[in-house]
Amino acid sequence: MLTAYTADQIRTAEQALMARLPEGTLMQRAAAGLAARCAGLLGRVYGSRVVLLAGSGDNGGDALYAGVRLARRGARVEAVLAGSRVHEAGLAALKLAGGRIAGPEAVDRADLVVDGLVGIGASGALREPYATLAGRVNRGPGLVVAVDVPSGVDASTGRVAGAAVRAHLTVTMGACKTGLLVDPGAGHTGRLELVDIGLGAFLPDPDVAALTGGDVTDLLPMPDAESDKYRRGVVGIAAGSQEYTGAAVLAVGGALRAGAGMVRYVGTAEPVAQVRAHWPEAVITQLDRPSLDGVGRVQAWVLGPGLGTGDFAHELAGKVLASDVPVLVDADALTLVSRDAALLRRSAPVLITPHAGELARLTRVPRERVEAGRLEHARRAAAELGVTVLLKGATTLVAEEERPVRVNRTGSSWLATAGTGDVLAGVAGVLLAQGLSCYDAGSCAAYLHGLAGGLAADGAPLVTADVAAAIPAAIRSLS
Ligand SMILES: NC(=O)C1=CN([C@@H]2O[C@H](COP(=O)(O)OP(=O)(O)OC[C@H]3O[C@@H](n4cnc5c(N)ncnc54)[C@H](O)[C@@H]3O)[C@@H](O)[C@H]2O)[C@@H](O)CC1
Ligand SMILES: Nc1ncnc2c1ncn2[C@@H]1O[C@H](COP(=O)(O)OP(=O)(O)O)[C@@H](O)[C@H]1O
Ligand SMILES: [K+]
Repeated sequence: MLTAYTADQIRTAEQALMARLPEGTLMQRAAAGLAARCAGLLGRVYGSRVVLLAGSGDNGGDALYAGVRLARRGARVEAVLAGSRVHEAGLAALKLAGGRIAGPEAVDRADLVVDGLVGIGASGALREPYATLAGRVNRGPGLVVAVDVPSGVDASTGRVAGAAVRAHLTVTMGACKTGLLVDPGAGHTGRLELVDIGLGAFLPDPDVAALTGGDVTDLLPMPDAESDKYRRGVVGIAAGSQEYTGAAVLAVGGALRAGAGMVRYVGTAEPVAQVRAHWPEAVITQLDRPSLDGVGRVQAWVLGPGLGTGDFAHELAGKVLASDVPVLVDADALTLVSRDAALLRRSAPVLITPHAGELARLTRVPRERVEAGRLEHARRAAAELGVTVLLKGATTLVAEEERPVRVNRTGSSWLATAGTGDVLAGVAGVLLAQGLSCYDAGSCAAYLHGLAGGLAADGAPLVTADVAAAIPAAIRSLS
């Protein structure tokens, strides 16, 4: 599990650790790790042009001391002093090692820029001259290494309120910061590397966490000699309509590929014909009226992909949500519950799977505010609605009250194509039917779906059916 923390949590832990160590020890550990990562990225240090952007705090100190180490290995190091103050001891050490002070134009000729403008001490949008410098770095020719956090990204939330450095590599000190995992900050972070400065024992429970392949392996139910189709998880899928038949096919496909013991599909004539044609394995009930009579027992429901939002869909949603098993609420069903909040009043678990626009509609907040503050809005919706929220996006979040928000780090931008969310709903629905909690089912499904998306795309466009088809390969790749 990769765990991450807010700036306040990190600062408290650092203070506890610092109290036991001689002054300056942590900064030297940070600088040594940073210099080693910079050298690794450069390949050849000797003769390379390294530009340090030094802000007025300890983030600038880290950059200056890393510059000392690179200068000693033969790099031509220049420091742009951006703040009203500078870490004096760091600057003196850099000068002794042969480093020089330069103007902002040094950025335009750098092989590597070290962003030490601000770290966890930042507040609000970058002020000048930092904001202009960040833009210059992003346009410049050099590789960009962010110290601790890309400047302009809020370390605690991932918010980006104005200009912000876009790093190729972020070298973070002691423990990962929440803002490096959550968008839009995650999109500025590049590759992420952690320098161990001895903080581990002083860290509290994490603010957010990301599953690794090993975690998913441990959580994923696997069949054994005792298994039969009922114990492998029977998932009900209420999806599709005359207009949207494909959503039903994709959701059923996601569920079958993720290892359902049985998929019971319910829908009207048109999607039934399509599901039957694509998936002979599915057990199908054709509905002439919105009723679940005679459908048979399921252990969880997936409700909503392509379902429509008319009276028929509304009544069917009411029947599904009146059941006593976990329900995943997606797509059109999110529209239905945003119109009729009473639908969500049930005691069995609910996992909602909105994208930012759907969450905005559900919580009556403008979409831009959800996009800018994804963590806050996912958490708030989970608390206010009393459900587990899986907020889709480039980095999907799974929020549940009183638990660290799970952040998904697998995926591919090629997943941004119609219908991939329907596959995700099917995958998560099976995991719910197999007995995983909403929190684990949502985060494991997002992990597998992202992995499958990467395998299906392999650097080129995918069609959504490929994502479902790649789910078994994603599961196989875990072991
Ligand atoms: N405290 C410690 O033990 C350690 C700290 N480390 C480094 O120290 C950093 C934190 O250092 P500081 O607490 O000095 O804080 P920072 O260096 O992150 O920033 C503080 C400075 O930035 C200015 N500033 C804040 N917001 C700004 C904005 N929006 N625009 C422009 N200027 C702004 C402030 O006026 C202040 O001078 C960490 O991110 C990490 O890089 C590491 O060396 C590891 C050990
Ligand atoms: N830029 C992106 N990078 C990675 N994954 C993405 C990106 N955009 C969307 N996704 C993923 O693709 C899926 C899209 O789902 P959704 O928005 O419900 O679309 P649809 O309703 O067409 O199925 C989600 O799993 C989401 O996390
Ligand atoms: K920084």
